[in-house]
Order: sequence, then structure tokens, then C-alpha cells
Amino acid sequence: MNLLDVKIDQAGYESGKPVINDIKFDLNPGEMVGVIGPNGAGKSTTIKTILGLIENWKGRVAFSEKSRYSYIPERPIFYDELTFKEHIDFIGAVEGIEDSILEARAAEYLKTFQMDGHIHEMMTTYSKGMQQKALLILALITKPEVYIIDEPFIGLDPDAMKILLSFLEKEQLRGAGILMSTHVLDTAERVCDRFIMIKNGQLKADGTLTEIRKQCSMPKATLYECYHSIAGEQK
Ligand SMILES: Nc1ncnc2c1ncn2[C@@H]1O[C@H](COP(=O)(O)OP(=O)(O)OP(=O)(O)O)[C@@H](O)[C@H]1O
Repeated sequence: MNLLDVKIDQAGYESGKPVINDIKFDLNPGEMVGVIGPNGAGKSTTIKTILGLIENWKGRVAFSEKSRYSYIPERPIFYDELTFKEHIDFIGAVEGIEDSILEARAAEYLKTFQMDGHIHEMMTTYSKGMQQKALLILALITKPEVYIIDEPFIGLDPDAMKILLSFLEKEQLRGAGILMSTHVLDTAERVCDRFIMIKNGQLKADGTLTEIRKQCSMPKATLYECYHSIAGEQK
């Protein structure tokens, strides 16, 4: 059973002016799928359509029954008037997580991400990377079946990135699926099981690195080289 089935015929910001067309893919338990493509290609629009944030669209987006998702946006969104601890408690209440479980989960993530000394501070006072870490912790705490992450690596220091990848790997082993858009292709090549390459609002290639290499006729290429071969094409 797929965690998520996506078949977007078209989607855009104004009626009759689609910016993405014919984007089809699925996400299975335990998989990490990377959404890659140049600036303005339609990655965020694809994610927003999946999340139901786009009004003008046609197609079908189906999460499996009972699957819950966490979305981590590219630009952190949070409540200006709440401390990080209050955000954690709020998420725990909304998700109905028992206090002791919430505390145990939070403690592990806070310690590992070295955020335990900052939980009583307002998130508005955090640096960009700290805000990103805080949002990731809030998502991890809920243990969803699906993670949808828009560019997780920008802003994270190398240690935080390593920590995030190891937590995501644990989540995959638990059966969670991860859909992640990123420009950090060397990391994506290392950690993603499959890729969706979007250019000019269309799916230009998809599959494992081996399958993408075949689609580019570059049998030994890196993901970066395949990306350039596809992104550089005129059409
Ligand atoms: N809020 C918006 N209103 C109108 N057009 C938009 C809006 N957001 C994006 N677009 C347009 O939709 C197209 C796809 O943009 P999108 O943000 O999906 O690209 P992206 O692949 O996520 O790019 P990036 O790598 O720069 O984040 C672009 O032409 C962009 O100008």
C-alpha cells in the first residue's frame, strides 16, 4: 500500500494558468524520495498541491488511510508569541500525545540537536538554523507516517545535517515515507531511494539513480551530472 499517490494533471496560482502539468509519483513506506529541479521549476508548487494549499488544480492526491503527515516548509513558520517549549506542548496537545511520551521524545531530539538549553526562548529570537532545527524537532515528535520537507538542508550546520539524516533514517526504518525537495544533490544522491526531476513544471525524469542514468543515457553519471543534462536541455 502506498503512503501517498500523486497524480497532478495541472496546478497553478491563477485559474487557467497552470505552472505544473502531469506530475505523477508515489511514496512507499520506508522510502525517501527527492524532488529536484531548477529554481522556479515547480517543486514547491507540487508540494503545496499535495498539502491542499493550491486552489486551482486538477488531478488526484491520495494519502493512505490513517496516514498522518508532517510538513516542514522552506521558510520556518511558527507562533510569534510562544516559546519553543510552548510549541512542543501545543503540538503534543493537538496530536493527543501522552505527556510522558512527549517528554521522552522531546528530550532525545532536544539533546541531540543541542537545543535543550533554548526551550524557554521565543522562537522569533532563534537564528535561522535554530528555527529550522526547532521545526524539524516539532515534526519528528509527532512520528507521522509521511514527512514532506521543503529544502531541509539550507541553514543547517554540518553536524545538524548529519543528526537530521540519522533521525530520518530511523524514521524510514519505522516505516515512514519522506518526500523532500532539495538542491543539495550530492546529499540527495547519497540518501534518497528515488528522485522526481521537475523542469518547467513537468516531470522530466523519475526513478532510482540507475533509472535516471538510463533516461539520460549516462550510465555512470552522478545525480548532479544527470541533473545538468536534464536541466540544460532546451525543452
Ligand atoms: N505565490 C505564487 N503566485 C504566483 N506564482 C507563483 C507563486 N509561487 C510560485 N509561483 C510560480 O510558479 C512557478 C513554480 O514555482 P515554485 O515555487 O513551485 O518553484 P520551485 O521549483 O519550488 O523553485 P525554487 O527552487 O526556486 O524554490 C514559478 O514560475 C513561480 O514564479
